[in-house]
Amino acid sequence: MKEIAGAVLAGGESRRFGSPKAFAKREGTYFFQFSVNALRPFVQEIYIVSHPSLISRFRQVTNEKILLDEEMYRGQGPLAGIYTVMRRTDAEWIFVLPCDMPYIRPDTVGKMVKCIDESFDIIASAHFGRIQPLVGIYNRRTLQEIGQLLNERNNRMLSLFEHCRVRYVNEQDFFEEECVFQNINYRQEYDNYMT
Ligand SMILES: Nc1nc2c(ncn2[C@@H]2O[C@H](COP(=O)(O)OP(=O)(O)OP(=O)(O)O)[C@@H](O)[C@H]2O)c(=O)[nH]1
Ligand SMILES: [Mg+2]
Repeated sequence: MKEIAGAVLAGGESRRFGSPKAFAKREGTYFFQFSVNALRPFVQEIYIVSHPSLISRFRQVTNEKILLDEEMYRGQGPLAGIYTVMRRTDAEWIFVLPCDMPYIRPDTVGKMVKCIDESFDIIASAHFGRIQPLVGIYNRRTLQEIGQLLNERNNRMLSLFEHCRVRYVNEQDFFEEECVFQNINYRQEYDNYMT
């Protein structure tokens, strides 16, 4: 198996949530930590990619490597985070997770990793009919295309998918409970799922 790096995307503004989602908690554990823990057994290195206002907060609570989105693309969303990690690592594959999926678990990451196929550029979850670009494994050969989209100010993950060979994995590849892919955008969702 080629080398895999883990990327936890935490550079969003949490506007809908109202406070930084990475630091919301489920059963006493920060949301971002669930993503870190899920990646840990399967990757050789982990990067949290965030923005300047959260750096000191991360440093207080974790020893993981923390990156800032490359300045030129700051504010351009998840693609900017993936780009930043790809520029930093020379791992062949980057396993991307968001920082707001508090039911994600190592088992899910392990099953996704088993689906890595060199004849594809991206392996992405499409469980339950929902494409989840942020639960995906990106080959570093997508770097150039990502850079081009960001230069064009096209920040859509799905634009990248249109230009790449994507292997979508779903419940036929492996079963997963639906809640595993639940991300939290609104305080109301937090209240529904967490309490
Ligand atoms: N590194 C990086 N991560 C991002 C960026 N924008 C969003 N993300 C992350 O991508 C994931 C999904 O994004 P959203 O669900 O939209 O989260 P968000 O942007 O913080 O929240 P909203 O402001 O409500 O859209 C979250 O883990 C975000 O932290 C970005 O510009 N850079
Ligand atoms: Mg957003």
